[in-house]
Amino acid sequence: EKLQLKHGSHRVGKRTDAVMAKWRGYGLGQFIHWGLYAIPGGEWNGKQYNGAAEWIRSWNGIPKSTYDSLIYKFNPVNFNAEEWAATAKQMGAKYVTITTKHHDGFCLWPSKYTNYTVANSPWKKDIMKPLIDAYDKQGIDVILYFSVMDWNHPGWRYDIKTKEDSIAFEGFKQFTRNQLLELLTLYPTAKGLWFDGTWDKSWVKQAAFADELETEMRKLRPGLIIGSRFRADENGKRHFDSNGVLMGDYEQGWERKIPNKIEDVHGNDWDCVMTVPENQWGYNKAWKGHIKTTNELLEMTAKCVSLGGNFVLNFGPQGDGAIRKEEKQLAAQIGDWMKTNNEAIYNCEYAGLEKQDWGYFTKKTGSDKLYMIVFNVPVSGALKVKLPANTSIGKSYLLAQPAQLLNTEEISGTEYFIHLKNTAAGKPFVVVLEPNAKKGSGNTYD
Ligand SMILES: C[C@@H]1N[C@@H](c2cn(-c3ccccc3)nn2)[C@H](O)[C@@H]1O
Repeated sequence: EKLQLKHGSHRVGKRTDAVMAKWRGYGLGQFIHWGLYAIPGGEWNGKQYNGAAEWIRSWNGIPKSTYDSLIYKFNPVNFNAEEWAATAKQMGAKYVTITTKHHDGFCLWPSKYTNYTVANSPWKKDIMKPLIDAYDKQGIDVILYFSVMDWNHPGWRYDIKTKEDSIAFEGFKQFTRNQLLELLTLYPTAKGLWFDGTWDKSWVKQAAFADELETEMRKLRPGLIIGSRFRADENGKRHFDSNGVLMGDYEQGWERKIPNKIEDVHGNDWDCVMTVPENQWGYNKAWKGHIKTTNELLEMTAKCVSLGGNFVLNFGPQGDGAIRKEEKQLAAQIGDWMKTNNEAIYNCEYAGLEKQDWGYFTKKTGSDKLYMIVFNVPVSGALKVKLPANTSIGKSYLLAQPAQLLNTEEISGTEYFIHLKNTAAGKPFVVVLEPNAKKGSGNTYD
């Protein structure tokens, strides 16, 4: 039976308001990881750092104070907010999640609660404001990434063991609250918060404080979208409270991984954040290992939308503020595909149909229109579809050639083949399936 929780989830099931409905329909997003770590770019004194580039400060090879002095090198002469926003627009991203402060504590906005910000760098100017304005102008909604863990702040603790720890951490908690309220006040058009760095015991022990802070933020910014990684319940449970109910408005756990079946998402909203290399979020000069191809990234996008989530692709701009050419190429190629096929991605949801080998189903929200995003064309050229008993295929056609109806064939009461005319597409394509209610089935789709 249900445990009585004071600081567990305050809502069961998806949010039903318009702001969250818009978020649910984004389909594709861009993540931006940018900060001091982009300056070394995974390399120090000519030696490669084997971990994630944005974690280079934790590398034994570099004294922490030496890394921290990178603030005096932050002068991104090629930073161009409009260019970043235009790249996201070209890709077809509907939202962007931007690092305001990563684990190293360097703030991309002139926070008045610490000196470790752009204001005290050669650059001097706010980075967040021009970025948010540029994305707003492109009609791309902004979500703010915020790392609670802050290696630069003297009050940060991994755990609270002594009286001294607890006094220091009280100061840190106020600092965190001040910065979050500051961000929401300075950037009122930001739609939500994507939290990171909340796994240490010190923060997990702050169930009441974090719960009250979440409530305060929602009051300050009605409609604010807050991820599941912000807080733990009074039993230390994170993302899902002690009753297994999601905390926050969407599940944030899908980091560099994608759910395999609808049961994995427990009826919640969620987004998947993904790196282009195996595990590099900040700029890394040497993109080692497997670099995902455009087709892989399109398939990840289709898979996420087919399971009711959004796919957020990470960009790690260089220390000078320019976006690397490989990422620009990916944005252009993804955008090219989205130009023709975005109807199957935007404002679409889980179709509730059995997954088939050829690819992924999505369904237009508020309609019965189905999309089949095909990655694996069967040698037979026949796409198998299994529909609910009271449904048949009204008509079917390639999204790119709506006038050319495809031949459909009933195999049994619920299974059909859709016969492709051309089986040598060479790149993913979309087949539209407009269902029909079967005679006497009682449902009306008109
Ligand atoms: C969104 C991503 N989350 C950050 C991260 C991931 N991790 C991490 C820490 C321990 C185990 C697995 C992953 N720590 N920080 C990465 O640096 C990036 O910001």
